[in-house]
This record gives sequence, C-alpha cells and structure tokens, in this order.
Amino acid sequence: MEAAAAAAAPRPRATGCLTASTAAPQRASRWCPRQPRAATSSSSSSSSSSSGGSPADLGLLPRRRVSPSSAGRIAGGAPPVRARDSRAECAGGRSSAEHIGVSLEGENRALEMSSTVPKSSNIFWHDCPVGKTDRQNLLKQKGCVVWITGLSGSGKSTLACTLGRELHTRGKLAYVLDGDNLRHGLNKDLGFAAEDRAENIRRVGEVAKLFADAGLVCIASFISPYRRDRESCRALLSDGSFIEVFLNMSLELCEARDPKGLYKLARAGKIKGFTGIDDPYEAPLNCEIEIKEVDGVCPSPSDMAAQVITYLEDKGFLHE
Ligand SMILES: Nc1ncnc2c1ncn2[C@@H]1O[C@H](COP(=O)(O)OS(=O)(=O)O)[C@@H](OP(=O)(O)O)[C@H]1O
Ligand SMILES: Nc1ncnc2c1ncn2[C@@H]1O[C@H](COP(=O)(O)OP(=O)(O)O)[C@@H](O)[C@H]1O
Repeated sequence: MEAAAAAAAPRPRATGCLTASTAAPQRASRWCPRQPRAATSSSSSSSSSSSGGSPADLGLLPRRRVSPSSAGRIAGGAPPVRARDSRAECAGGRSSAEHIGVSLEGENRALEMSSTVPKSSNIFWHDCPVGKTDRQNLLKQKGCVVWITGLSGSGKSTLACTLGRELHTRGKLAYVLDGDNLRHGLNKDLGFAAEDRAENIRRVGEVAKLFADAGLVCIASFISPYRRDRESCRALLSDGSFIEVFLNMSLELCEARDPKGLYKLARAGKIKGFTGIDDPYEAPLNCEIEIKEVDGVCPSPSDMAAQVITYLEDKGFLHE
C-alpha cells in the first residue's frame, strides 16, 4: 500500500485545539445582539472568531478551482496513522491560497466565483426569543456536530447509525446526515469533482450547524476527503462542539469490504475520481477521535460508538 502524502500544512484552526483534558464546553452564547446585524456577519454565530471580517474569517473560503492533486495530495494510499494527540500540528500559518498553490489573484477570482460569496445585500439577522440555551435546557443535552470522515467502506454509516441508536436509547436527541442520503435530495445536483465535493461539505456544514443550534447531536457521515473543507465546517462551530471522528481504516480493508462494488468499478476504470483510488483522501491532523484497526482488526460497531459516547459524556454534551 502506498502511503498517502498529506504534505500541505493546514490553516491554523480558528477555534483553538482542544486537549484531552479540556473541560466541558462553554455554554454556547446565543445569537443575541439587540441590533440587527448586517448580512455579512449573519452567517456566523456569536463567536469571538467572527470578528475578523476577512473572507476567511467569514467562512468565505474560495472554492477549489485547481485539481486537488496539484496541491501535493496523493490518491491511492490509506491515510497515515496519526497519534491521537497530534493536534499541536495545526499551526500552518500559510494562507488558504498558498495551501492549495494558487496565486492570490487566483484566490480572489475564485472567491468571486464562490457560492459562499454573499449575493444579496440589505438582509438582516433576526433573533428569536427562544435560543439555543433554552432548547438545550429543554433537551437536557448540548448541541454538537459529530463529524465522521473516512474512506468509502471505512464504516462511517455503520458508526453513525449505531451511535444514533445508542444516543436514542439513552434519551438523547440525535440526527444522522449521511452522504449517500443527502445526495438523494439537498445535494443531488452535485457530483464528485473537487468543487462539487467542496460544495457538498459546505452545505452539510451549514445544515449541521443548524442542527447543533437546535440542540441536537448532529452526526454527519461523509467521506469529506479534503482537509480544508472539513476545517471550514469546524470553523462554523467555535465552542469545541465540532467533534471530528476519523475512521482510519486501511484502503485494503475498505476495498476488501466493498459492499457496493464501487472499488471494483473504480479499479476497472468504470468510475473516475474515486476516493483512495484516483482521488485523494487527506487524513485529519487534529481530529478529536481516531478509530483504527488493531492488528488488522476493526473495533466492533458498538465499540466504536462507545468511544464516541465516552467523549461526549466527558465533554458534557449529554447533560444539561
Ligand atoms: N467517485 C466517488 N468517490 C467517492 N464516493 C463515491 C464516488 N462515486 C460515488 N460514491 C458514493 O458516494 C458516497 C460518498 O458521498 P459523500 O457525500 O460522503 O462524498 S464526499 O464527502 O463529497 O466526498 C460513497 O458512500 P460511502 O461508501 O458510504 O462513503 C459512495 O457510495
Ligand atoms: N466495525 C465494523 N466491523 C465490521 N464490519 C463493519 C464495521 N463497520 C462497518 N462494517 C461493514 O463494512 C461495510 C462498510 O460499512 P459502511 O458503514 O457502509 O461504510 P461507509 O459508510 O464508510 O462506506 C459494511 O458492509 C459494514 O457492514
């Protein structure tokens, strides 16, 4: 198996890196300015990270207009094994343009073309009297996003459903957003080109943020192969409530499973741009939870779910 090269340095995380000893997440502050806010700031919650005003601060990252492979990412190998506590690596310092190897002029042009550039003006944020904290108190839990990423066949949907069932059994409200399912509806206009995947993940990030604001444990299960897109979703949730779960299963294991026969089709050249075969997967550098094979054996679905539940318990998401 070739080693996947995820050479490009990530952008610094806007929310800061959690450590294993981080206390329970702060209570999310409500969207509650008394004055209406202008449209350009309305897309982010009342987080301190929204103060910058630059396109990046506002989550207006340019959509990718270059082939991902040109950014030094390589398909065809399983993601490298990462130590759990590798979050200190999240200190890139380079701009997103440098990260993907395009000129600033190119970045600006891409920004103009981006679907995340606001197209309307004279719109104002409207606050409602019942806020996130009220909903969380009602539900006796805290809203968050459990973002499951990994190769096709790594077990994302299995973990998502097992976790969803376990939370339900415990009386906690959760909702699963699954890649295959959303591509039947909200995202049915999108394919698997890099810019389509980026738009897929951008939309899901926004939807997941709404679910978290509703007070739910939102379980998002997407290949989400590009680090930058996942980091953009993380940046939408500024209070440690974005929990990235990396299903670090080898390409060999995923390909041996191949429940839908897609790897076989990709190897036969009948599917182009298949993640892990001829499209890259960029392993997380700073995930909260990593689940991997031990001696070639994958933990059971209930063990995987238990690992996530323990994290949620420890961080206080399953309590008022
Ligand atoms: N080219 C290509 N590459 C990867 N996956 C492909 C492709 N074509 C179809 N599929 C099927 O689409 C599912 C992945 O959808 P996602 O929305 O999670 O993909 S992405 O996050 O936008 O990359 C994925 O589902 P999972 O196997 O559950 O991961 C596949 O069934
Ligand atoms: N922890 C596990 N142990 C054994 N088999 C698993 C495990 N998780 C998933 N599988 C199996 O692997 C295949 C792919 O799982 P799936 O959840 O569909 O992956 P993904 O959503 O990442 O494509 C399925 O046949 C599933 O039953």
